[in-house]
Amino acid sequence: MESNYPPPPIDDGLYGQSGTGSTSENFKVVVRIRPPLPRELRGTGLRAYQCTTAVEPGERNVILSENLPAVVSAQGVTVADPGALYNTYRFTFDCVYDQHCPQERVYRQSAQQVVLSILQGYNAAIIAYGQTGTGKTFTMEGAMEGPDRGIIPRTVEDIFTFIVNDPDPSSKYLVRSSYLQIYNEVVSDLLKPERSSLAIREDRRRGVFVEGLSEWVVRSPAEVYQLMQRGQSLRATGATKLNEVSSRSHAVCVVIVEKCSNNGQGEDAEGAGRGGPDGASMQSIKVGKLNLVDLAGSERVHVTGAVGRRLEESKKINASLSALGNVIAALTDRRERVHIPYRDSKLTRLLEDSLGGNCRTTMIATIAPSLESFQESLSTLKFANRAKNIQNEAHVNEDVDQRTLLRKYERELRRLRDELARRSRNVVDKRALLVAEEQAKRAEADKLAALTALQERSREFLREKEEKRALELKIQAMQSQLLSGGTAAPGLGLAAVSGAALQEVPAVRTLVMREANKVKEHYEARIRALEQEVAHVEVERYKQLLLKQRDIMIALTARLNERDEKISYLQEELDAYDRYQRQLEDALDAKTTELITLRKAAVEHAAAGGPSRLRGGADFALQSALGDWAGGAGAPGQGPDTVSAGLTSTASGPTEAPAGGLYYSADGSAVELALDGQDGTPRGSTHLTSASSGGLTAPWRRSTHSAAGTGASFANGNGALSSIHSDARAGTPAEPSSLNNDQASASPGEVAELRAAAVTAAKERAALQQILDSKVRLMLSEIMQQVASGGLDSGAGSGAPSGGQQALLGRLAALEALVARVSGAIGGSAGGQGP
Ligand SMILES: Nc1ncnc2c1ncn2[C@@H]1O[C@H](COP(=O)(O)OP(=O)(O)OP(=O)(O)O)[C@@H](O)[C@H]1O
Repeated sequence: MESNYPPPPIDDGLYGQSGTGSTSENFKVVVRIRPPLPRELRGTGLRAYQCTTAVEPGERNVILSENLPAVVSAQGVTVADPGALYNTYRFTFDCVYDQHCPQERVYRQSAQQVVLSILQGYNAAIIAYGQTGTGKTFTMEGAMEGPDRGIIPRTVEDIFTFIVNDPDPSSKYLVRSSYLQIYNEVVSDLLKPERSSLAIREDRRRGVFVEGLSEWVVRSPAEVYQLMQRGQSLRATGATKLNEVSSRSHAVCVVIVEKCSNNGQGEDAEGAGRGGPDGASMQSIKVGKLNLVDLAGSERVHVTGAVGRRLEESKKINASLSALGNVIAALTDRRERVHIPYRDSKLTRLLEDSLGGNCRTTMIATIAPSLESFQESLSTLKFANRAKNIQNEAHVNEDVDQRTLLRKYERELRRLRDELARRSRNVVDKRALLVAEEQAKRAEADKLAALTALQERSREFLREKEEKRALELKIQAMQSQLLSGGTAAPGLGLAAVSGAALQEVPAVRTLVMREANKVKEHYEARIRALEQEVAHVEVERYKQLLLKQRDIMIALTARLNERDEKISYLQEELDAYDRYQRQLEDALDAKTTELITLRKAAVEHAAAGGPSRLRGGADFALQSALGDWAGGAGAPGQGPDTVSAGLTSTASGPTEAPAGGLYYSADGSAVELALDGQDGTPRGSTHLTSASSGGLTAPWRRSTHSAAGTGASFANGNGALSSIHSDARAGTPAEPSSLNNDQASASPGEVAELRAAAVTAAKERAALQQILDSKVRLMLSEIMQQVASGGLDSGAGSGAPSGGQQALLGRLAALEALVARVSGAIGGSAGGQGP
C-alpha cells in the first residue's frame, strides 16, 4: 500500500470538458483497455494473438480495428482514417486508458474528483461496465494493497485523507458504508447475508435507497477494507470460460459521507446552511453518496458456453444490462418526454440517480484488446459512446433532512455532553451533595424523633381521652341516678346532655368536684406515701450517719473524760500540795511564834537565874536544822558566833561528826541528827531520804524520831503551844507541859543572847520561808507544765506511775522530805512535835 496518498486533486478538466467527450458536466465516460491475458496471447487455435485496440495520443480516442496495423503505425500514430477501413472504429471519450495505464492514474484522472465530490455534498457514482473478463473488478477493487489497488480502496483512502486534512477544525464528518449485490435480480446485503431480497425504495428526502440495507460507520480505511473483504467473500462468483473468477452479480459499494460545517467558513454560497430546529442554526449538514458499481459482465452465451445455472445467470445479467442500455438510450434520446425505464430491472432502478439524476457519474467501460473480444469491445464502446450523452444534474445535498444521521449524532452528542456536564457538576458538587445528604439524614432523624414524640403524644392524648371518657361515663351513670332521684333540673334529658352541660348542674358539679377531690386525695396520698418512703430511706441513711457520729463522739468523749479524770486527779494532787504548803506555812508561823515564845521564856528564865542548858541545846538544834535552808552553802557559818560554835558543816560529804552536832549531807538527801548529852554519846538518830518517804496520799506523814535531852515547847498542828520536857538521861520524849513566863528565869546576858538568837532566828525563818516558797513555786510550775503538756497522761490506765508522775512524785517526796526535815529540825529543837 502506498504510504503517501496524493492530496485531493485539482480539477484536471475531465468534468466540464467539451468537444467530443461527454456532453454533461456530471456524467463522464472513460474507456480502459486491459492488457491481453496469457490465454489471449497464446491465441486460439491457428490464430495468434491480434490486438484490436489503440489509443490515440491525447488519450481521448480509441481505435478498434480488426486490422489495426493498417491504421496505427508501430509508434502508435494513426496513419489512416479509421472510418475508411473495414471493421475499424474510432471513438472519443472523456479519457481512454490503454493496457499499460496503471491503477493509480485511472483513479486519479477519472475517479478521484468524482469520489471527493461527495465530501461537498454531491451524489457520485463510478460504474464499471464491460464484457466479462475485461477488468471491471480489477479496476474497481483490484488488489487491497500495492499499486494494483483499485478505485474502491483508493476512494476510501482519499476520503479519510481529505477529512484528516480538512483545514476547518469545526467540520465534522460521519462516514458509513454499505455493500450489496444484485444477483439474479435479487438485492442482497453483502455485509448481512441474512438480509436478502431487499426492496428498492425512493422518497424525496433520501432519493433511491435499498430498504433494510445495513450501513456501517467507518472511521478508517482499514475498517472499510474489512467490510469489503467480507462482502467480496459473499459475492456470487464463478468460473467461466472467459474468466476464472467471474462476477455473477452486480455489486454496489455504497459510501455515504455526512459533513457538518459552520456557515461561511470556506463554503460556497450554495452550501450556506440553514438553521434547524435542534439549535444547530449556524451549522450546515451536507450529505454525499457514492455508488461504486462493479457490474457483472455481459457475455455471449455461445462464446462462454454457459449452461444450466451459469446460463440462467447470464440471461439475468444480460437482461439487466439490456435494461441499463435501454435506460441510457432513453436518457440520450433527444425526443422530449421519453420514458426512462428505470424500473425494468433492479440495476437500473438502483442506479436511477446515477443515470440522468442528481449525481456526478463516471462510467468506466472496459474492453479486452484481443481480436476474439472484438465484437464485445465494439458493443461496449458503442454502449459507452451512447452513455456519454447522458445529462446529469448534480447538486449539493445540504440540510435536506433534519433527520440525517449526523444530525442525530449531533443531537445525541449534545445530549451526552449535557449529561456529562451535569454529571461533572454533580461530581464537583459532591461535597455539597454530601452535606445535603447529611442534612437530609439529620432531617430524617429529626423527623423520626418528631414522629416518635408525636406518637407518644398521641398515646397520651388517647389515654387522657379514655380517662375523660371513663369520667364522662361515670358522670353519666351518676347523673342517671340523680335523675331517678328527682334532683335533676326539670325537663333536662340526660341522654341529650353533654358532659359539659352536665357540669352546669350544681349537683353534678358537686359530684364532679367530689370525684375530683377523691382523685386528688388519692394521688396526694400516693405522693405522701412516696415522700414518706423517700424520707424513710433518707432517715435511715441519716440514722446510720448519726450512729456513726455518735460512736465517734462516744469514743472522743471517753477519751476526754479519761483526760479530765487525769486532770482532776492531778488537780486534786495540786490542791493537796497547796494545802500542804499552807499547812507548812501555818506550821512555820506556829513554830516561829513558838520560837519567839520560847526565847522569851528562855530570857525570862535566864533573868530568873535558871540553867542555861536549854539555851545552848535549843539554839543549836534550831540553827542546825535551819542552817541548810538559811541561805545556801555559807548560811550555817554566817550566823552569830554563839550559834555557829556548835555547828559543823561538811560540804564535801559525810565526815566524822563532832559530839553533840547535827550532821547532814550536802544534797540534803540524808541527814543524821546526833544529839549527845554532856558526855557526847549519841542519843538517837533518824535517816530521812526521799526514797523512804513513801506516797503522798496523806497530807502529812509524821516522822518518828526522838531528840533526847531537849525540853523545848513547840506549837502543835493546831497552833497550840505544848511543852516538851526532854529527859537527857533516858533519851525518851518528855511529857508535854505547859510553860509560862513565870517559870522562866534568865540572866541579863542570857536574855540578850536569847534576844539576839531570836532576831537571828527570825531572819533565818524569813530566808527559809522565801526559799521554801520559791522551791514550792518551782515545783508547782513544773507540775502545771507537765499537766498542760499532757506528759502525765502517758501512763494512764497502766496502774504504774508514768515517767512524769515519777518525776512529780520525786519532787513531792523531796518537798516532803524538806518539810519533814524542817519540821523535824524545828520539832527536835522544840520537843519533836510536828504538824
Ligand atoms: N488492467 C489490468 N491489468 C492487468 N490485469 C488485468 C487488468 N484488467 C483485468 N486484468 C485481469 O483480467 C482478468 C479478468 O479481470 P476481471 O475479473 O477484473 O474481469 P471482470 O470484468 O470483472 O470479469 P467478470 O465480469 O467476469 O467479473 C483478471 O485476471 C485480471 O487480473
